[in-house]
Amino acid sequence: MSRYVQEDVSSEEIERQRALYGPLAQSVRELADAVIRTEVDDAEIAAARAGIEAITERLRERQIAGSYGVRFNAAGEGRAWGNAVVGTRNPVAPPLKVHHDSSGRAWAEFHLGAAYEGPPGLVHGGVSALILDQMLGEAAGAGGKPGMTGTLTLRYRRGTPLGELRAEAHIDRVEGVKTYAVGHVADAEGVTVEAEGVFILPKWACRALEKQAREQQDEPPPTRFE
Ligand SMILES: CCCCCCCCCC(=O)SCCNC(=O)CCNC(=O)[C@H](O)C(C)(C)COP(=O)(O)OP(=O)(O)OC[C@H]1O[C@@H](n2cnc3c(N)ncnc32)[C@H](O)[C@@H]1OP(=O)(O)O
Repeated sequence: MSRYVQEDVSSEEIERQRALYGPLAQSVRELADAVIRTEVDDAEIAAARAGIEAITERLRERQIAGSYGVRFNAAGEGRAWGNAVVGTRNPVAPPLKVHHDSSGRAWAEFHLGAAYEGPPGLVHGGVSALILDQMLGEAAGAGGKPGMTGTLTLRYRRGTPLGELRAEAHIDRVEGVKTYAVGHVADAEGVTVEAEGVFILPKWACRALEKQAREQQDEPPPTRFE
């Protein structure tokens, strides 16, 4: 089953849901941080666990089948709310709020806390790769050519400290269905990780976009999600 879902929901309803689920996911992020760092006594841990399990059971009473997917409404607004980097409803996502411009630039300022640790006090290298994969993909999408990551190459120049960070990406060049993007993560002292990657509009998506463009005549399909 495709996880690209067309839904008949208004912008107002999307905002209502964002205001409801965004803070829920944020509370769970706080919970993850608290679980890593708590020093309360054993009985408190046992009581907290029972409380958390009860809440999980309540939320499981009614669930969608499978993952959230990417949902579009008739206005072409896309919601990737389960996405591991930007997902509004995903407590695993930091989440990044990515800014774009139409020239294919994307940037975000964000905070990574204890849940993203690799080496002591430093961001896990896989987490940096996760973030840069998304950022380079966002740049490709901002330039009008969204795609799947074909190859992503990273250079870890120095450790990335946990805390306040910035990521940037832009399109280097476009060759047909392939968009080459570059980017980096930086702390206050400068760049810590550099990335380059190629994002490929898959054959199946080319066909789907051509069909959609024919149906919508000159109106371009959505190329950006939040
Ligand atoms: C606005 C959106 C914002 C969202 C950003 C999201 C960012 C996150 C993105 C991801 O995490 S995506 C998930 C990780 N990636 C994957 O799971 C991709 C898995 N691989 C595939 O689905 C296909 O292999 C792929 C779409 C990459 C290519 O399949 P196709 O059948 O469409 O391509 P094809 O084999 O016809 O090759 C087209 C061109 O791409 C080249 N190519 C194919 N695979 C490649 C590869 N892996 N690396 C580099 N180049 C590759 C291939 O050589 C060829 O070049 P030429 O046209 O010059 O001959």
